[in-house]
Amino acid sequence: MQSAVHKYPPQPVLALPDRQWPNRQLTHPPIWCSSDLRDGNQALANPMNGHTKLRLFRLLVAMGFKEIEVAFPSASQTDFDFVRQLITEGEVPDDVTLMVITQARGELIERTFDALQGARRAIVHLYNPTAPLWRKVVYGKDKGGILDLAVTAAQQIHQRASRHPETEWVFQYSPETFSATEPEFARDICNAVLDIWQPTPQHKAIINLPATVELSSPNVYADQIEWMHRHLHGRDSVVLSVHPHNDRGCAVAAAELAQLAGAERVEGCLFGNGERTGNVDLVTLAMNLYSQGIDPGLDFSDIDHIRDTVSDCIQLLVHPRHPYAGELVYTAFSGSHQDAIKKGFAAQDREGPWAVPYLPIDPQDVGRSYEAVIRVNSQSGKGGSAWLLQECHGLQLPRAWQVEFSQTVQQHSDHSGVEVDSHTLWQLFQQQYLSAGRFQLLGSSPALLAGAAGEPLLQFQVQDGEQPLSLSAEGNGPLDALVNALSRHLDCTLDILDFHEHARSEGRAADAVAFVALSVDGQQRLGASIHSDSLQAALRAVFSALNRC
Ligand SMILES: CC(=O)SCCNC(=O)CCNC(=O)[C@H](O)C(C)(C)COP(=O)(O)OP(=O)(O)OC[C@H]1O[C@@H](n2cnc3c(N)ncnc32)[C@H](O)[C@@H]1OP(=O)(O)O
Ligand SMILES: CC(C)C(=O)C(=O)O
Repeated sequence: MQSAVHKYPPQPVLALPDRQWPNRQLTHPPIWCSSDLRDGNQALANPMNGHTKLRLFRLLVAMGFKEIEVAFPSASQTDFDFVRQLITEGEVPDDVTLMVITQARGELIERTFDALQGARRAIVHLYNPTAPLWRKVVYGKDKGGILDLAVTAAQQIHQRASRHPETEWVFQYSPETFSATEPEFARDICNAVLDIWQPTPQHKAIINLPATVELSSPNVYADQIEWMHRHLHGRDSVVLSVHPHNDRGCAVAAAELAQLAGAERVEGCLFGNGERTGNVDLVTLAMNLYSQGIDPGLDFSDIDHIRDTVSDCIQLLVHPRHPYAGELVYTAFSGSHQDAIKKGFAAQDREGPWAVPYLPIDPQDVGRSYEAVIRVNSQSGKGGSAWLLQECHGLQLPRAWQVEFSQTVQQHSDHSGVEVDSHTLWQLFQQQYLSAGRFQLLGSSPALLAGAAGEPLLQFQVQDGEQPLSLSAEGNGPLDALVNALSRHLDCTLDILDFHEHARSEGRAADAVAFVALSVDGQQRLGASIHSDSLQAALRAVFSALNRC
């Protein structure tokens, strides 16, 4: 195949050698503007109906958005009616401002104002493309013609708004295709619009600078924003806003650098819905701030609900690996990650800063449980199965048991080729340590008899294969006595090498779990047992080990 790369000239780069943004840090959230119901909606094969739009609007309000672009009222009756519904049915809380968009066309502007009648406060968003390609190919106009288009529409908006002083009007202008526009022309057209609107520091206008199509790396966009930030008329009367798209996959970075460069407001959509590769993803942007200790002012405490509602409304899935919200983003399958996460959870100071390896935020902050943090397959190590047994079954496997049991799990998952869920893990554990074998403890004497050496003498009722036996032996405790009795019966050397016991977990406090490492003629055997009585659990763990010879 012959390369067609010559078709793509590089984008021009703005010279800004004294740029300030690289030395800055984000310290506070931007003003968020959700465009889910407009830019997100216009990108759907089946645009939302009024009912679905209302559902999404309510979600956005509940999340804490204060500026919501709700419609392109002149585009369709559905959009027009939706704006009317929000206003007439009192759906808009006092601290939330509706925004609607219009092209720079007289009849569309009229219709837009009709839709907004009776609004308490509204942002009227005017846009027209400004880049050379659009000027030439789409409009057949020179710079002067495009400037006239914007100025005429800005005047009409100003006049129409002045007829309705009952509404608090905010004007927004977007030089669509800004990032592909010569900076001087972008500056001139924005300043011409501002000169008509005459905003003040008390009553600002919004200048929104879109990367309508993302054409270059985020640093180039940041330079463009910083340049405009320096060159706008009456900067303190302007809210500088950005609207990045994600064609190169860098919209989040572009929005972040643009804020360093002077942007105070960001427009985007939840989970990055929008034209082509989407708008900037407001969830990622906001959660990026959160993960740096900056409150984004948006509520993500039930991120799955947000994801599922959005998915349902726009009929698009959110990828399982989507930052912060994907089904799998707090889950580790791989052994070394699981090991580190497990240790991290154990070391995490409840009051201290979050410091769990591989987990940039605490999943519980977004309403996720710890259960799904670790899942087990053939890529997993001992920490993974140990974690699941602990979380789902209340077992705290000591290290040697973790090592041994993980081999069983590894063999199983290698063979099955699929994930091992906690139920299967539990079955494997039962098969390995808890299932019946040659030896079984039927009972032990509760009364301690004095032996010849003055040590307590214990009696045990034992099943050895088909044969029931009564064994007795002295020992410095019940375990020692049992091992002595079994050594004598089997004529071999038995020693307890290691012993652990714990209550199973809070909810099942009655159950004790015992782990015994037994040396059988010098060979180590690991056993485990669960019983409501802790002594019985310990004694049965010896039989579990013996049965594994
Ligand atoms: C980057 C963005 O997201 S911008 C927002 C884009 N969103 C949408 O387009 C969704 C809603 N839009 C619509 O439903 C339709 O475009 C409508 C109803 C608003 C208008 O429909 P139509 O009148 O049929 O016009 P159409 O959409 O084909 O627009 C093309 C005409 O509008 C002009 N136009 C397009 N955008 C603008 C603008 N912002 N300002 C002024 N004129 C514009 C074009 O130059 C063209 O003019 P021409 O007919 O003289 O060649
Ligand atoms: C109208 C503008 C803000 C827009 O949606 C874009 O350029 O993508």
